Parts: sequence; C-alpha cells; structure tokens
Amino acid sequence: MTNHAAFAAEDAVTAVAAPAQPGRHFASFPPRRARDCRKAALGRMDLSTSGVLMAGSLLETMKASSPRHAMSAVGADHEEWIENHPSALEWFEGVLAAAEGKQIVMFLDYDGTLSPIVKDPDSAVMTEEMRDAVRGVAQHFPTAIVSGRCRDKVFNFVKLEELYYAGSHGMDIKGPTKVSNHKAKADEILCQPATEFLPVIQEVYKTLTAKMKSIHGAMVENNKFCLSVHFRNVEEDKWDTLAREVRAVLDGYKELCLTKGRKVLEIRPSIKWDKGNALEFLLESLGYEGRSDVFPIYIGDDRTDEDAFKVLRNIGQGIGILVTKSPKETSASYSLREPAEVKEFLRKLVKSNGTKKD
Ligand SMILES: O=P(O)(O)OC[C@H]1O[C@H](O[C@H]2O[C@H](CO)[C@@H](O)[C@H](O)[C@H]2O)[C@H](O)[C@@H](O)[C@@H]1O
Repeated sequence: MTNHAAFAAEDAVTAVAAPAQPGRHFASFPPRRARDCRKAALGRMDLSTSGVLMAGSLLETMKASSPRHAMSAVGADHEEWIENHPSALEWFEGVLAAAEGKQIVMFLDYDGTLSPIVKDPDSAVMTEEMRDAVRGVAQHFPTAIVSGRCRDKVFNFVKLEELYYAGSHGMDIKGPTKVSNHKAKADEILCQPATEFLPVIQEVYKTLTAKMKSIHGAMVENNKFCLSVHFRNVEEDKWDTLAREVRAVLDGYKELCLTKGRKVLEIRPSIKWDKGNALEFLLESLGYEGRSDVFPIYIGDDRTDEDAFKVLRNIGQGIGILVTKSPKETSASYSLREPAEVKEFLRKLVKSNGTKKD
C-alpha cells in the first residue's frame, strides 16, 4: 500500500461533515464574491517556482516535452513511479474513503484530459460519452473546466452550461449559465486579472503569426489572455529556428513570459496567476475556503496543471490526478493513463455518489 492510500484511510476515519446532496451544491448560488483577483495577481510571478522558461536552451526544453524523454528525466522506473502515483481507478475505493463525508469539487483540464491529444488543435473534440460523464459529475458536485484555451473555445468543445469555465490558464473565469437544480441562473464573469495585457497579447499574436509563416507546420493559437505556439507538426530540425524566433519576439516584451506544454510554447502575462490560483479562487467563490470538509479533485495532464496540484499538496486537501502513460515529475498524488480512464473514473464517482445513503 502506498503512503497516499494510507493517508486516504486515515482521512476516512476523521471525516465528520454530512455528505453532499446530489444537485444541492448550488444552494448558496450565486457564489460569494471572492477577493479581487486583480489585486491577488499583482506583482510578477515567482520565477523560481512558476515553470517559466528562463534563458538557456529552449530547444532542450522543447525536446524534454516529448514522451520518449520524459521517463529518463524522472530517472525512475514505471513500477516505482506507479507505487508513488497509484491509478485512481485501481485505488478508487481509497479515493472514495478519503472523500467520504466531504464536499467534492471537481476541476478538469481539457486537452489531454477530456479529449485525446490530436495533431490539429481545432479538432480536439470531446466524445458524447465523455460529455455525459462530465454532465453526470456536475449534477453531483460543483465542476469547473480549467484550460489553457480561451474560455469561449473550450466552452464550444464541452458545451455544458452548468459548469464553471476558467480559460486562458485561469485568467478568465466565468460562472455557469445554467445550474443543475434549475433554481438559479448566473452568467457572470468572476475573474479577469490580466485585462490590461490584452493589447500587448494581440500585438504579439500578429507578430508571431507572421514570423511562424516561414516555419512549416508551426501555428500560433490566440487564447485571448495568452498565446500558444504549436510545434507538434514542425520537423524537429526546425525546432531551434522556431525557439529562436519566439525568444527574439519576446525579448521586446518584458511583461510577458514563456512556459511550455505538450509540444507547445505558451506566452502569457508575467503576473502571479495560474491554474493553481484559479482553483483557489473558485473554492473561495463557492464559499469553501478554509473548510476542512471540502475535497477538491483536480485532473490534468500538463505542466501547467502542476500549479494546481501544488496548491492541493500545500493545503493538504483533496487529490491531484495526473493523466499520463509514462512517469513524469509531478505533484499529483494519483494517476490515470488516458482520457478513456478519466471518463471511467468520472462515471464511477457518479455511480458511487448516486448509490450512497445520505
Ligand atoms: O490546459 P489545456 O486544456 O490542456 O490546454 C493546453 C493547450 O492544449 C491545446 O494544445 C494541446 O492539445 C492539442 C490538441 O490535442 C495538441 O495539438 C497540442 O499539441 C497540445 O499542446 C491547445 O491547443 C492549447 O492552446 C492549450 O494551451
């Protein structure tokens, strides 16, 4: 048994609060207005912990994001890694025990979590079965999509009005347009801490789009408060050129920084706001801040999801689940191999909640 599973069992014994009632989690809706996220995001991010790509070989970082490099980067074999990050499906009972008597709040990343990674970002659709699974979860627990995509785009993929959406890596958060118990309606922008960066982001979008035209397969995606420079379809011998071009453009914009995802370089404002802040903000908005009877579950596959996993580790509540087929350095405590397993996990969660005696 792993440390995590042992911890889960201990938690189950100490749990005291009454279980959540299906469909009742919006009882206090609309959510309490959380602290002003603009103030919270003031100042530059902590470069030592933010995953921001500093000077040095951007090319090496880009190579390290391909799965064949990931295992050696951790230096651990698969078995050892799985022992430390057990499958949330195989240890499902442990997860349930840890959440027993607590209000689950579900946070879901989109690409690589709810939809498989595909070559064309515009084709990353979600299956109807996955949509049903997410819909089911949202009927039982407050549920948010937290994505690097712009909010409108991720909404157009997910198409569920009863969810919270945190687009642009959490820099654009909006409440549900429909709630699952149909008692209340809220269609409110809750948080946009980076609005003053919009002109500069759009300027860089134009410049980079023009520059990337000469690199076959490169693509710049406009995610409103941030940009994605995709290199999945670029031949590896052109990655260095792409990296140099991106660096050269960004040298003129000290207020922006660079992080990396899965075959993508992300450009975003250098403010103290990431998916971890979005998670904290949403918990606070829902009135759950500082409550020990709340159990956030965050499922994601990317470097940018690590900020949310870290928050959960730091507050010592809930669990982070990394979606991956190969060992990776992570602050998540559990793992799932692919979106199909995420769907299975969500279904099981709904089923177990539906059959639970309240
Ligand atoms: O936070 P996420 O929802 O995971 O978004 C992160 C980025 O995801 C998308 O790119 C990734 O998925 C694409 C489609 O499968 C794939 O082609 C690409 O290589 C991946 O990096 C999205 O296009 C980006 O804008 C997001 O920032």
